[in-house]
Amino acid sequence: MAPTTDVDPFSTEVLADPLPWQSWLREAGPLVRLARYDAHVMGRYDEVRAALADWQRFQSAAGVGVANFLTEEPWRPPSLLLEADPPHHDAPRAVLSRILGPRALRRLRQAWFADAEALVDEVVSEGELDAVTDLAQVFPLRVFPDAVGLGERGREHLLPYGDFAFNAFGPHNDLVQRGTEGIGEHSAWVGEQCRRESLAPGGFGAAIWAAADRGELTREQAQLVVRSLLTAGVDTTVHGIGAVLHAFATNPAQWRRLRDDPGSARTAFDEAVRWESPVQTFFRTTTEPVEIGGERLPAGAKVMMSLASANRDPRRWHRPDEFDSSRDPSGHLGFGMGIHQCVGQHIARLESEALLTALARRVTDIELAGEPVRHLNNTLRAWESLPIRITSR
Ligand code: HEM
Ligand SMILES: O=C(O)c1ccc(C2CC2)cc1
Repeated sequence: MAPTTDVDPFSTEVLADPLPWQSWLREAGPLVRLARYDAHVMGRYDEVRAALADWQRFQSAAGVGVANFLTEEPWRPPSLLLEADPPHHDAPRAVLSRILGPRALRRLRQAWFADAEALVDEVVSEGELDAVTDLAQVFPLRVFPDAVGLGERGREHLLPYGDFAFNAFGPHNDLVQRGTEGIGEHSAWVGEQCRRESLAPGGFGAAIWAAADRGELTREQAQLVVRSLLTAGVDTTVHGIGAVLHAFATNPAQWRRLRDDPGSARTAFDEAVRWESPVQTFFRTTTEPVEIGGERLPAGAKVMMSLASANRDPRRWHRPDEFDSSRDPSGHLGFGMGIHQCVGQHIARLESEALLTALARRVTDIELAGEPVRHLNNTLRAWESLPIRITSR
């Protein structure tokens, strides 16, 4: 029988500092029953990785949050990627994989590196700044909406829309309740941006609609695939960049290592995604009876996958609680694993590489200049504020 816990993984206490809970979870066993939710949870690397790779027995179509779409109405029409399984998942995934693939990255690289240089030139003379509001939020919101092909107006809806979406994977707690007032307006703006007429030629959005013109997607699918980009593509990179900047500000020797070897920026970002896991958890639902760690789960069982706990499992990682930019972080679960593994991960890596490279060229030292403040979310691990002091060349 799997151990049972009365801990609420979505409580303020756990969201503010999830590490003790994750450590307990890993030691309690391969599978633990969550008494507060009709669900189980996995926190060890091998079991989480195996379940993520096993889409046939651990489906996403019933929703990847607490809510079971087979019995509850989702807050918005389900995603055609995140909340779908093959065969329905296939075409939207194939379209987005190609659009966000190597050709797009080559096209964007030079412009994004130049944009990052310009932003760093703007802020670096400040000496003291907030790495979240002056860098981690500014750079993705400067480059990603342009790459999608959005107009200039209303971009302030993007972060709160994504924040609500990530909260909505959790229970209807205060975090969801507080977002409910504004989500109607944010959703209306996002929905408008998904229309063909709203999207500039040459962007990711127009490319999705061109796929519909070729018959690879229906018009309804095209709108929802654009919505996927706007939901998944902003808050994640903001908090991923916040994580890597916090990691370097609290590990000065590793900043010096990056300065000496700017080419290590990409690996450092992946190590920060492993260490912090900006996306902490996702659920799956069993499609048949499944046995895990001697416990038999029936079909239709909700199982939480703690990516964050798996990313710090000492069974898989040497000194897992250390941010070590010299380690090989490959195999981390911060971008997921299997058929749903993040289709935008290379976009995220390019955004981070551009900003870190520009900073490494100009900033000799980076350190905390005040107490960082957490931004709580049911799914995201994030900073609200990250005061830093930088010394520039
Ligand atoms: C640091 C940044 C990011 C992190 C940590 C992250 C994390 C993840 C994770 C963990 C998944 C798997 C979800 C699951 O298995 O249920 C995922 C899927 C996805 N991500 Fe990312 N992501 C990031 C950036 C992006 C960006 C920039 C985009 C868009 C350009 C994006 C678009 C998507 C989409 C559409 C999916 C669903 C893929 C599918 O179900 O086939 N993500 N992401
Ligand atoms: O397709 C979507 O709407 C979508 C929403 C959120 C994500 C999280 C995992 C980054 C991914 C996809």
